[in-house]
Amino acid sequence: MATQHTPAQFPSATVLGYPRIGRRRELKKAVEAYWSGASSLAELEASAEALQLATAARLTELGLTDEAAVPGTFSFYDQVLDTLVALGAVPARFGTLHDDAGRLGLDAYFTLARGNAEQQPLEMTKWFDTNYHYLVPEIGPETVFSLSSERIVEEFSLAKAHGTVTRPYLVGPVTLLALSKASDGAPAGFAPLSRLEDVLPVYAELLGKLAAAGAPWVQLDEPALVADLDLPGGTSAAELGAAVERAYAALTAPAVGAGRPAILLSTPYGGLGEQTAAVAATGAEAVALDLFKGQLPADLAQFAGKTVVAGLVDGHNIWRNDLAASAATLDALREAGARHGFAVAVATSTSTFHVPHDAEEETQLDPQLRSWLAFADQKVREVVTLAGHLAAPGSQDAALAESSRIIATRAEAPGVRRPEVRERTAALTAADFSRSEYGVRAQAQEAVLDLPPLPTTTIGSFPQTAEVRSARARLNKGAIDEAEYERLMKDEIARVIDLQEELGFDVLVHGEPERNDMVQYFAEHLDGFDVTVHGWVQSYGSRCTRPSILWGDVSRQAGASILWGDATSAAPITVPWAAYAQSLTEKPVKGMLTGPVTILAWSFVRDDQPLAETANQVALALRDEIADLEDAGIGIIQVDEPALRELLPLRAADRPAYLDWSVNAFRLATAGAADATQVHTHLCYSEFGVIIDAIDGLDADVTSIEAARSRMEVVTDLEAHGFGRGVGPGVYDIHSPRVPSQQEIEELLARAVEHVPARQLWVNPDCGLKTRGYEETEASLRNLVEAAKVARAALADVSSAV
Ligand code: MET
Ligand SMILES: [Zn+2]
Repeated sequence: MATQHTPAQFPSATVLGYPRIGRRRELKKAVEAYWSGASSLAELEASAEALQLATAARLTELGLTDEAAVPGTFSFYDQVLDTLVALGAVPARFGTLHDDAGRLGLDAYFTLARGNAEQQPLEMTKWFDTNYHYLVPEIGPETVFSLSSERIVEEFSLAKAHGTVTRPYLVGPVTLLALSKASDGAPAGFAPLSRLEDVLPVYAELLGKLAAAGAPWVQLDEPALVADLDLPGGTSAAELGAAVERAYAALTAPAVGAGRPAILLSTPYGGLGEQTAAVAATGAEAVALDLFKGQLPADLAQFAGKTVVAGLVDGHNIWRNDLAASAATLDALREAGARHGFAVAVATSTSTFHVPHDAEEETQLDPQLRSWLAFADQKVREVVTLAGHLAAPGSQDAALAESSRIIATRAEAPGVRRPEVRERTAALTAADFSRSEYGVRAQAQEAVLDLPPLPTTTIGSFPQTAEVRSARARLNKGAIDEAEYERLMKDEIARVIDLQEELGFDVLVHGEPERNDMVQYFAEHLDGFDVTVHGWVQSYGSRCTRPSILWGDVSRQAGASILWGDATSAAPITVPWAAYAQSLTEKPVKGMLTGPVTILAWSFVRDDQPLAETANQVALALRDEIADLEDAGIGIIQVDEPALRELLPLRAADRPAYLDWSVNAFRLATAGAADATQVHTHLCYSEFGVIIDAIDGLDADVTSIEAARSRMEVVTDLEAHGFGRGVGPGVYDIHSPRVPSQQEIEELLARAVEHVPARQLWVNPDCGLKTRGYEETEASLRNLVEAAKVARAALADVSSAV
């Protein structure tokens, strides 16, 4: 008998990850109870264990029965944080978080995620092209790597003791470092990836422990390989490829079984492109390819000796898989595998934690719509069916045919393709996307608006008080009627208007109390959308969102379901609230809409037509709303596009086309506005340089952006670019309860004035105030208005001295 240990076969069907927040958000509740002191660490651990075991049982029940088919993707907060804590890579600024035994416990873990009295938490950034945010490791020459948590080994052993052999998950070493930023103390130009050789021994040690605990497989996730990233230290794509080679040469050196588990190298979120060869050349026993977004590599011979895990079922959106098409790809792969000597297995393209648990729970949805959906549990069944086909062609033909039949019903179903919507988009001409020249508009606006220099405003939402949220909950439960709800919201609007008058703002807002969420609110008032009841997905940490489903042609609803709706014609959505607010004040009230790109980015969007087409439909609905706002006497309208950057494709080659349609959709929404109507937009992220041309292309009269946290860095980008229209770089970081002092805001404004002509500048916070409390908000806004007055006086002195 051969003494060499051959790796266990890769499971025939798997998912790359599964939602970890729980079907009823059990983890959110458990973690938040612990944070608030309402429960003990032991109680939190017990809830987490119960959740892990329930997940393993559920996945097994759904058909992931092979050894290592159930992914070990539980996390208390974030998978990047899990990996970084295992490696012990605590930034020096936190001091000592390790205990005497050199371990990082859960409290240390949460400190990194949430900060403490002295230290800001690790920064949060979007995970690839998703709406999930991970915590950014800070790596420098000083970072010490040492195995500091064996939680993933313990999680493996827990599941094993209860009968499930899972496949533990780690963010791979190349991706971990590629997504890191240089620590505060690192020299200029430092590349975190230069520490690769120092993290590998810790990964190797951890893999050794997993093997010793009996894990046949481990999953190392390397999505950095599918993106053209702008890496710190100027690391090139070629260097990334070389890093993969070095990393996996080291990690696969020990014998499988004795020194390490077999390795699944997963590459979700897109095609590998030029990194395909580097991945194929590694000694990883299995490679997961995203075949939903990416193409089947032309040269399959390079995978000889491995298992190719075909990521055919989309982990990132909610539509039922075209099983017949996937089966055809599997047939081609099976044939190639026989020729070239590789095995084939089936998986989702990405982890399924981007989608909710179970479409079958959405019993309020139209059954036909529900039949088109596949949430995480349905996706598990899909991969199992496809694996059945792979093993025995023909055995799943009934299921394949059923999937084709159901998908075909989408094209014909009422509401999916509506002639009146399609005629409008088909008739669009270039003129529909352009307003008059900015100079002409600026003059017309000046004539009606009469604003001081450095006008003050906010981004839209005011704190959502417990009373406001409870009013909405009571309306939904039927405990109060719409008239009562309307009265409560109007009270809140009146309070917000009074407060802004008292503080001395120049352009007021109504405060958005009626909006549960800036996208869902519109989804609830547009045809073509539905909302879910249990469809929560993790956004970051314990925060979840419930994306709406955009399945059909979009237009404003006839007879809006709540308030002021007239039952026959397409009803305005925001006009009554804005008009009411305007009736209370002489100052201009800014109307507030969410832009087409953001509505798409934060919803699950139909996949049966190009995004550009869908975006234009949403844009036309917003255009109608803007016309109604103008008719109601609203002279300033803000169209928020905070997600413009988020949908930017991972591959540079795909970016121009995206920027073209996304910018055009915004222009289509806003170009119907009269010259004298001032159009604002709001974006909230600070890496502004990346898409500044696109922001310029939006052609908004005023753009507000996040700038406080980066201490106004963005004004140099604006200056370099020669940005010529109004701009409000934020002077108040609303992500923390901290109250910025008047002096600090004065300093930020002084810095802004040095780089951007004062006549273009606006004074505003970084973003909406929805998540803040009233007390800190009032104090901060007071300082903001007073600082603007001082800055204004300074400008007047300069001009009178000239
Ligand atoms: C995430 S951007 C938020 C913009 C919105 N108008 C608000 O103030 O809340
Ligand atoms: Zn914002």
